Amino acid sequence: MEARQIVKSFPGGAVALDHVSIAIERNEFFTLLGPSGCGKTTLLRLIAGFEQPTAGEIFLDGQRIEHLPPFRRPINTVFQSYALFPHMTVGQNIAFGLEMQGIPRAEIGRRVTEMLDLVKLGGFEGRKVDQMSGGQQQRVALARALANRPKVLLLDEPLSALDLKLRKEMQIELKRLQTETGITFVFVTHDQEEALTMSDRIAVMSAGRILQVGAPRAIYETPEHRFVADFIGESDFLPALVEAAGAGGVAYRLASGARVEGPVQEFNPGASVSLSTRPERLSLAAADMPGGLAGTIEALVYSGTDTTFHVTLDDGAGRLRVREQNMAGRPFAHARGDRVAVLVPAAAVRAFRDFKD
Ligand SMILES: Nc1ncnc2c1ncn2[C@@H]1O[C@H](COP(=O)(O)OP(=O)(O)OP(=O)(O)O)[C@@H](O)[C@H]1O
Repeated sequence: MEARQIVKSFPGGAVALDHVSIAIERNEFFTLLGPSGCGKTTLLRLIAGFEQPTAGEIFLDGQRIEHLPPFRRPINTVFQSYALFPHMTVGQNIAFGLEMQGIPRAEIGRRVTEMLDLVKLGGFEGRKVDQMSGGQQQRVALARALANRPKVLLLDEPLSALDLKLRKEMQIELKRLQTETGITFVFVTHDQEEALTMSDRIAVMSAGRILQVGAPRAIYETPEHRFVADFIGESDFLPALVEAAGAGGVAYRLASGARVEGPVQEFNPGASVSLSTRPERLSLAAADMPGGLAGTIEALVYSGTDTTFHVTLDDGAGRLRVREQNMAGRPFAHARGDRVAVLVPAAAVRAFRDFKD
């Protein structure tokens, strides 16, 4: 599935999509990730055919589809609200679309059983939908959407109505369904953890644009925009100047005069940048440790598996969070108010150009 240079503006002037292009592979679990209002749902609705693009083209298997009505596209959608018929049985809900297509009765019966087995609801065929839990209803909605074997399944925040535990279970379940059926899934979420754990690739969106497309690991480890570094996982930013840049890496100078080394990135000496680091990639050492950034622990947040130390660096260099795992039987080495050094390995540093516009 491919979208080329899609623009969508609404009456009144809101531009929901600003020249968006994506190419989604067959059998891929592809996620559109971004904050509320970035245009994810609009893009999904254009692919489904519920909206028309203002400009641009959409292709499926090389054929233009943007002029086709939704029911002529081999694409189904699962909504957050399930959109099931509450007074019908599970079986009737799944059979409904197949009947509309004129598929023979015996074949419909076979498919309903097959779909219920697929979503692990075998035996629930005669149950009324309104007598089922939220998680079960979501499985019925999935079974219904998969029953007519679409080429692409669109999923618009399908798990957001479920509680955390059920959501985690359904994340694994959805991934399994996608692998078993071989159908291309296009999944919309604003939950970055959900995107990282389920997707083959993620497109990160902001304000109607796609900022970066890549595998979860590439998005997390090598964000190409400050927004992406900030939105996915946790990042802290320090203002810095590029001192030297070469084949061996980049040397940065913080506001305090302290020096930090980072991996190779294309910068000119003198450039003003934001250095970003992730809490779990840093560590704490004794205050006089050479090469560390000296500072004071302002706060510490215990969360069971680990503890996050909020460190204010000396001489106005900024603030960093450092996360350390809590080892069994090992007491905290640091307390609030302690003087420490933050160790910043070069591989943990990524810098973004500061734009002054
Ligand atoms: N029918 C419409 N008329 C006017 N503006 C709209 C319409 N639908 C969406 N918009 C605007 O387009 C932008 C993108 O909306 P969209 O629903 O695609 O965002 P989203 O990323 O899916 O957000 P959310 O996660 O909150 O659903 C928003 O600014 C929204 O206000």
